[in-house]
Amino acid sequence: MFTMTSTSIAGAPRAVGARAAVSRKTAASATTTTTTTTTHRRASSAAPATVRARASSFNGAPVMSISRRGAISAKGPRSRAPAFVAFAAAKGEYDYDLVIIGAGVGGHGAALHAVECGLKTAIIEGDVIGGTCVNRGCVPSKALLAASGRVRDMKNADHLKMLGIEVDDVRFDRQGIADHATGLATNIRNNLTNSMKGLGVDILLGAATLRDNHTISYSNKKCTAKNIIIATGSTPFVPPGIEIDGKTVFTSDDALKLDWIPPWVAIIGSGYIGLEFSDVYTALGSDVTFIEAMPKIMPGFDAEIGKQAERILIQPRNIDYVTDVLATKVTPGIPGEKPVTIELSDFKTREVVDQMEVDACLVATGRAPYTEGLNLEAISVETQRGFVPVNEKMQVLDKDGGVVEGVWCIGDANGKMMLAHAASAQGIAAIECMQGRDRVLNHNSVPAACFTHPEVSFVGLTEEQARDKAKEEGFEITVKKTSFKANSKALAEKEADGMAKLIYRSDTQEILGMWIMGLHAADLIHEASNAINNGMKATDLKFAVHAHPTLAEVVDEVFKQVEHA
Ligand SMILES: Cc1cc2nc3c(=O)[nH]c(=O)nc-3n(C[C@H](O)[C@H](O)[C@H](O)COP(=O)(O)OP(=O)(O)OC[C@H]3O[C@@H](n4cnc5c(N)ncnc54)[C@H](O)[C@@H]3O)c2cc1C
Ligand SMILES: NC(=O)c1ccc[n+]([C@@H]2O[C@H](COP(=O)([O-])OP(=O)(O)OC[C@H]3O[C@@H](n4cnc5c(N)ncnc54)[C@H](O)[C@@H]3O)[C@@H](O)[C@H]2O)c1
Repeated sequence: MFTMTSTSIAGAPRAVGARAAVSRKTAASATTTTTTTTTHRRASSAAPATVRARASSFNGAPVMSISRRGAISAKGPRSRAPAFVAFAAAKGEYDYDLVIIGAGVGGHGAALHAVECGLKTAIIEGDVIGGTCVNRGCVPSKALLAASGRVRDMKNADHLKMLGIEVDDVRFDRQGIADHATGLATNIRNNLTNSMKGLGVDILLGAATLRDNHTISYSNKKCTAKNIIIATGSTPFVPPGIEIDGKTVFTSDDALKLDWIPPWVAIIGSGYIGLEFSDVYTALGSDVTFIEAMPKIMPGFDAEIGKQAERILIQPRNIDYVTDVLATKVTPGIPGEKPVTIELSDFKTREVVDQMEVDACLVATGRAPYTEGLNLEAISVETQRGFVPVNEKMQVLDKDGGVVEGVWCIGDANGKMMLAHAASAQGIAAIECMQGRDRVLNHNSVPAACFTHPEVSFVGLTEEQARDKAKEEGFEITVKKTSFKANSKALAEKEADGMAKLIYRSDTQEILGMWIMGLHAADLIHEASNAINNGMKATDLKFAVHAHPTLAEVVDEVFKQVEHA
């Protein structure tokens, strides 16, 4: 550990806990710090797990019923392939009806649905099956959150005392937690692989390159397909000036390995990755400083939910933050010997305003689409900020905006919504459209969640976005809210912090958005997302019945407040 030589980023004194005995130098003059927010110091599927696919292989093997967890059972002869589809592969025109490039969750979801529809399908993977979500994303991060969440709970003596529990000497094994994350990733990767093999999806290994809109080469081999889905995902975006060494300055790829628990971690970016890792790190004893370019932390959240999140997830923890600043230069250190240095610049003027020294720095500044080596020029496609342009059916568009016949793009590579379940849902929608059933995905119905303790979830618009839309289009909105405070289940757990809000059009009762922050919020959002997907109105939810005592009664309480049309 290093010795503290200075105070806060914005020049305000920073209380230094034993764990934060790390030097933190204010390099730039105090006058240049006025644009930064004063630091706050502590007051003290995996992818969708059970999607089922029913299908048979082309050689008439029995129908398999496969969950994403990989349990496979024979179900008798298949009858689901729509009779009207004349399969190109069966007619010998192409090797496959469908070839998917990239075996992440998007590619996997598409493959399962393609087989269900009777398409002869291959998937080409250039690295490891499972892609980001399984190997470097959702799955290992949720394992870390689960284990570190338990540590936080068991160390919270006040909370445990309220439940009549006393626990002495809570210890954890860092490597044990890290192993849990890698073990889970391996397990789910195997399940994914087995589920595709079991259904008769050909798994081809190698980096794929497009030759034309029906031909792909990989590993010195070639295959043809009537349709091609690009599902090549994304990689961490690292802003210029930031040097990654994978040990002291790292992205989520390395952070997930939990090689060490730095006493003081600066996290650049307070989006999903930043927030979830702040939850893990603070539970395991680190101090965290957020560096955020936008005027407020958690800038993507509904403002009211953001305030709650700050009260519940930031203020009581060893977390402080600076906003309106960019990390413009980050130089790695040596653990225990040399600090990581971070140069901060004003977001608007780009003037250097400060410098800080920490033990480690997690760069969580978004993700960049991965299309390297695809040879998109062969199909006259120009990426837009790196993303593959698509229409609402996920058909790839060429540089003139025309549809490239037979080529589709789903998931992070098209940038519509960088979430695992969105990638998978886009894959399913693309396959439906391929077969003439125009089932386009309503992205407004796709829920999202941040798996902090407690969780934050939402679907649709923030209240601010809804108000802007209402103003623009000339309608009124209604917002109904409730808290977790009176919920029996939450009170039984002594975890009644949080709120839920529903936003809908006052005239048509169209549901515009729902936000939940509180215990198991990620599981509670689906009622609203399914309602949006099914075109239900807010009044349709009013009379739904929810079991007692459940957390679902929190959403019940909001729905009950909906005014009659
Ligand atoms: C730390 C972290 C946590 C996350 N947590 C969540 C979460 O809780 N919930 C959630 O919904 N989302 C989460 N995400 C986002 C989620 O992981 C992605 O949205 C999702 O993985 C995108 O899936 P995809 O199939 O589009 O791409 P990927 O999963 O990235 O898969 C793309 C695959 O294509 C392969 N590939 C690329 N190019 C080629 C080529 N030329 N030839 C052959 N193969 C190729 C790659 O090797 C890779 O396997 C998280 C992300 C991160 C980084
Ligand atoms: N629970 C989940 O669903 C989950 C979890 C993790 C990741 N993800 C996905 O992964 C993607 C990447 O996550 P993320 O958190 O990296 O991105 P993000 O887009 O959610 O947040 C990035 C944050 O970094 C800030 N930023 C960018 N450059 C900066 C700079 N130079 N200095 C300071 N701040 C800067 C941005 O203002 C933003 O607030 C997301 O799009 C998300 O969809 C989802």
